[in-house]
Amino acid sequence: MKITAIHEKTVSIGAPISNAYIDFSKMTCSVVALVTDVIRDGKPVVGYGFNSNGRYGQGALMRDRFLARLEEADPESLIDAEHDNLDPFAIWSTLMANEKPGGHGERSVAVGTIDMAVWDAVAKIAEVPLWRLLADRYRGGEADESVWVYAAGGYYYPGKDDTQLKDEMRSYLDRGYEVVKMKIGAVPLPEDLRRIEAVLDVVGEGARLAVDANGRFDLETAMAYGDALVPYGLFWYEEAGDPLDYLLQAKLAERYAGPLATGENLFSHQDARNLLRHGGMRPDRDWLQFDCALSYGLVEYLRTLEVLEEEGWSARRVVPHGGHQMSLNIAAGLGLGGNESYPDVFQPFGGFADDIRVEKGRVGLPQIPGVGFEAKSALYALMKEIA
Ligand SMILES: O=C([O-])CC(=O)C(=O)O
Ligand SMILES: [Mg+2]
Repeated sequence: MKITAIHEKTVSIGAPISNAYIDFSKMTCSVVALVTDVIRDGKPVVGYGFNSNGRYGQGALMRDRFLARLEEADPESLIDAEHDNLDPFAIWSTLMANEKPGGHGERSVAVGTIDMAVWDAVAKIAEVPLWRLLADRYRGGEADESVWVYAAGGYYYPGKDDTQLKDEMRSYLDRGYEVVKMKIGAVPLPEDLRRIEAVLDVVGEGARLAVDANGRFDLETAMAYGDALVPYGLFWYEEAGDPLDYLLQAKLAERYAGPLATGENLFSHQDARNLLRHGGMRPDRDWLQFDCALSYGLVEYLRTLEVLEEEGWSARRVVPHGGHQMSLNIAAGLGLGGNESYPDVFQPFGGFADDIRVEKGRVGLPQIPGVGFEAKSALYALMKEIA
């Protein structure tokens, strides 16, 4: 059993939308196809992966370092003899050979993308959905039959007014979501409060609305927003300040009584541990949003989940960023709290399998082997071309 080829391509996921920190007009993402010599249904098994929005395509890092290391490795060293399959942990160690600790930067995105393709291939070789494989290997066979999801959107874009924002949010409710998320922080506080109140008009109550500042605020602004937001009783207040400013997060948590969320820009189990040690996050109400596709993949995610347990956190407090099917599988297989969803943006990478409907804010999972990409036709068409 061996990997016979790995193809990668950078594709555009550009859109004329902005959060408080960046616009997505030139956003790209890497897609990887990992071809094996294992035959299932008369064809070689191919595993697919891509990176989450927010970081750009990783082709250069993959070509320069990571894919070369895999190609040079002895194929025998990448096999999991116990399961007669590829070994994601051995592959991860090969990818990360001669990489120093710390400074996780963009390499965690390159590795996370390849790791997704590896797990997709592993589940296809085992002929089970990835969520089932994870539940069997790590949770005594117990899998969640459905996963809570929320609809993320509410971006800023030129010409968008409150009517369009409200229409967008109403359409998420019409599609079965119960909680929606909108961006804040790109306009002055009074304007954001007006936008928030417009959305509350549609969703009915603060408990159905999360807001995301994308790390824009200094401490003073984070506090001013917090004071203004607290009466709404929002679902969560996300990434108020810089993702690595744990003191800001801790001071905000002392003052803001409602739920806070952060973690999408922490890319390793060490960074996650620092957040839990120093960021004042409260395990009884706050939310963690680490995204495997940005943070060295599922191999590293398993370490992050161990850190959580050591620090007294339940995996149910984790709702990953990224709105992709990989995290959906992890959520169902490993018992996370839910998953993000982008019903309209970042297509075809956002959203779920074609025949999966959101009902009362929850989605089921595809029953096909692997992550389920083949059940999302627009995405699979693009992936197949790369393979
Ligand atoms: O960068 C973005 O706009 C995406 C993001 O924060 C999220 O989905 O939470
Ligand atoms: Mg966010």
